[in-house]
Amino acid sequence: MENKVERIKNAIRDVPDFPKEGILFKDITPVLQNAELFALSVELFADVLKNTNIDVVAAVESRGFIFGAALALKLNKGFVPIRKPGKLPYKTFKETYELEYGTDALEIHQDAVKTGQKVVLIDDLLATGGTAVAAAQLIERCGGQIASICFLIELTFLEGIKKLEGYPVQTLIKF
Ligand SMILES: O=P(O)(O)OC[C@H]1O[C@H](OP(=O)(O)OP(=O)(O)O)[C@H](O)[C@@H]1O
Ligand SMILES: Nc1ncnc2[nH]cnc12
Repeated sequence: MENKVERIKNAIRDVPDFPKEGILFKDITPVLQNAELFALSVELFADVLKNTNIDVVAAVESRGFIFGAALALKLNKGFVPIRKPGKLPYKTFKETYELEYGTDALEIHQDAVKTGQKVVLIDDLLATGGTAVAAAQLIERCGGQIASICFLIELTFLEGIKKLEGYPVQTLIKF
């Protein structure tokens, strides 16, 4: 497990001043373009969730979809997309939130999660935590229970984990 984490961590590329001056962007594309590392990262998610009872996997557009959809297939679960506004065609719930580099909003289909379903929420990265809180609230508004919130990367200095107090959170790679 340690070795897997280190191998993926070493492949994540730092891009200074993207998308704004002062932001050190953690670029996961080198992980994705390497078949072995991409598979390892999905395995890491599956490893930390092996004792968690899950009905469905949810993930946040757009980088979260990459890992969330792959994990859903691996676990043989359905997939729920949480999207940026105006993208989902049916009736939605909406939550607005703040980002490390701006504000945004997310939507979920009102019937995406059934009452009482246990949902694992996946995203690539935890920064300030605003995205994850909004996504978790959307799942709860549908009647779902958060079984776990999992991130490939946590930017610990931003302390986003504090916003997620009360939720079971697992982060695989810390910077
Ligand atoms: O913890 P937070 O401060 O809320 O930030 C984390 C979010 O920011 C990034 O997404 P972004 O909104 O940049 O969208 P993208 O996945 O479409 O690139 C990342 O993929 C997380 O979803
Ligand atoms: N520093 C960062 N790198 C990559 N994605 C991010 N999302 C929010 N902050 C980020």
